[in-house]
Amino acid sequence: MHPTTGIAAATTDLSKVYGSGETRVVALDRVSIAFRKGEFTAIMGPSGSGKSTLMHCAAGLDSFSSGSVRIGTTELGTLNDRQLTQVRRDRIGFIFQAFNLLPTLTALENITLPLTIAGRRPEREWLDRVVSTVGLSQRLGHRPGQLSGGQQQRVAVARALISRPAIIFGDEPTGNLDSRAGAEVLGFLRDSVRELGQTVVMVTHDPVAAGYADRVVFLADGRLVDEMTHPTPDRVLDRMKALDTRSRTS
Ligand SMILES: Nc1ncnc2c1ncn2[C@@H]1O[C@H](COP(=O)(O)OP(=O)(O)OP(=O)(O)O)[C@@H](O)[C@H]1O
Repeated sequence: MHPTTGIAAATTDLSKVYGSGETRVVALDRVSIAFRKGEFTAIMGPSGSGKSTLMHCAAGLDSFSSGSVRIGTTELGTLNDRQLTQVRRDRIGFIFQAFNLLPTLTALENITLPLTIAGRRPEREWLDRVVSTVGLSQRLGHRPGQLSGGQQQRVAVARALISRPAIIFGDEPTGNLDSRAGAEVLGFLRDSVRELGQTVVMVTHDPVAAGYADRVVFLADGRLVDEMTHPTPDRVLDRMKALDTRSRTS
């Protein structure tokens, strides 16, 4: 088997340094991680451990200092800006804490926007499946202002799924939601992995959110320090407490 088969995205010895001299910060220190196709991964770690930086570099939203990042077999470091924009548009889905929907467009128009921008038409069957997976069939004509926070984030999840990206990255996707709406969005993300075969990577502070993932990876001081499969909120919380103690005493 080819070694890259089954891997949606990966970093190898990825480092990111901000500033220089006295203000130099090593945000990522030789992080090597692979995200397998059809797997839901949560990235956790204390504040400042490099979670957002890892996600932004892995998603081609930010440059890195050394090492490599690939989406499928495409090395992001070899691409020019135009090619990178195309990879982000066609092969990566994004879900942010702020829902980032366009207020003047309906839910349906927001969902299909990535295709509209790329000059593609939605495949009817896939659109129906995505819309019903995220439970929005009755809300397609509503504008974001007429939807609850949870419904808006479900629109954002559907928008991320619509172009069947190789991978979806979420940065605290439930950070702005109450626990019930958050649970709903996380349930839909998990369904998109289980039922639609999507690959999802999510940064979160919340052990309950991480409990929806298949795997949790833990960062501390810019390094990958641990990983857990079949996480439960309690086990994640225990591991986080240990990391917090470690980072306070180091
Ligand atoms: N633009 C920047 N310039 C300088 N330093 C930065 C910049 N962005 C992040 N950093 C530093 O890089 C390190 C990692 O930051 P990052 O935002 O990735 O952490 P995080 O784990 O996502 O934190 P949080 O949980 O608080 O959001 C931190 O020490 C941070 O201060």
